[in-house]
Amino acid sequence: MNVSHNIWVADQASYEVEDSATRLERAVSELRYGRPVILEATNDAVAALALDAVSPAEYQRFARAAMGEEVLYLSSHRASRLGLHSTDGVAFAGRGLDFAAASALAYDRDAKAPSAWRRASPQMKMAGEVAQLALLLPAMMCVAIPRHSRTFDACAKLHHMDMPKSRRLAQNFQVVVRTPVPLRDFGDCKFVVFRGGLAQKDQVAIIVGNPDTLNPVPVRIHSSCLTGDLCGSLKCDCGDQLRNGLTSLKELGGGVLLYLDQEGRGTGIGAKMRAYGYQHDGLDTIDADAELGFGADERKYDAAVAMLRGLKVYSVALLTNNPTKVSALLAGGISVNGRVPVTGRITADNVEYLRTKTLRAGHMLDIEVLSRAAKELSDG
Ligand SMILES: Nc1nc2c(ncn2[C@@H]2O[C@H](COP(=O)(O)OP(=O)(O)OP(=O)(O)O)[C@@H](O)[C@H]2O)c(=O)[nH]1
Ligand SMILES: [Zn+2]
Repeated sequence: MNVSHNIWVADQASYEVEDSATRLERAVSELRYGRPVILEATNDAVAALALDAVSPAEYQRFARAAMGEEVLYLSSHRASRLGLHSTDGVAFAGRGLDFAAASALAYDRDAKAPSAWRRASPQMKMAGEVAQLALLLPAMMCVAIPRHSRTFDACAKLHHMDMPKSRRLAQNFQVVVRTPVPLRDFGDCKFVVFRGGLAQKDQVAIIVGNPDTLNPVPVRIHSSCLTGDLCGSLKCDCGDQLRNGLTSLKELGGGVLLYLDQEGRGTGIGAKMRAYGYQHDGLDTIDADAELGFGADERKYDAAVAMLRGLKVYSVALLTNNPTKVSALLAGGISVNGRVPVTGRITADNVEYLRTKTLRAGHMLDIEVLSRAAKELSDG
């Protein structure tokens, strides 16, 4: 098995490891460790540091290296929560912003934006995208590197074409292992572990029974939810959907559940828990994510498409209420020959979450039922 698609023997003596995906994965890792990375374009270069991954001392060190020329980049989603509108995101002068002030501007609810700001450059926007791949908030300290400066020479470098070039590897997955696991409520299942994508993560397909791949296969694509799936959190419907989905696959004569490592709609457990803090203050899930700089749904489904292909499943009946999952499979060349709704219990804690999914994210849930339930729950 060869899962190291980006490392190959260039000659007898050495490994060649310099390619777009390798540079991207190194940059992701560097940001997580609180080190700056360089984003190179044809004529200029920017050094970027993830605010979410540094201490005040590291922040100061970057500001000193940038000689006061640094800016704070915030995504378009965060900008609009601050009342500023720019599809590329915004940049504020870093001079005079200490760590606490920059952090407040990046994700505090009641922050006020300075009146002076400019539209972010493509490199700043890309820096935010790299931070998101690193499961960090897209809030970056950035500085243009003067032409002859050697200050940031030791930092990992990323070319502006590395991101688009790497995307094609997002569907590069290989099977690591396939093994039977009997499940108490769902009978004989097989777990198939795939490895790959941009971050070489392991993703799991659970095959329930013996699905017939000559006909549309019942498939549930489920994004991980540690709080709901594992701990029975009442704030969402994920745990119920996971179990009800597996039950439906069994009742439908067999099918596949893809369990995707996409906590918090792709933002990661840290951001999701931060967003919960804002939800406790009354924001809905989408606005809470936007406060942190994220869009309504940051998930990608390249892994799902690759895993279905790897299992030779080209035609599915999809168990979901989420139209984005249907369109993502269609875009990936998988036929969707039917949709089966998957629901969970409506509780006082999750009813607003479900209403937001329906009203703001277009999920195909019955809004009448939800509104009635919300009223009954509030009437006691
Ligand atoms: N950011 C954020 N993510 C959440 C919140 N509650 C649940 N999630 C995440 O939402 C995702 C839900 O996944 P799914 O149940 O597969 O997807 P869905 O979009 O509800 O679509 P279907 O269940 O297929 O109808 C998981 O990644 C959860 O971790 C929340 O309050 N904020
Ligand atoms: Zn959940």
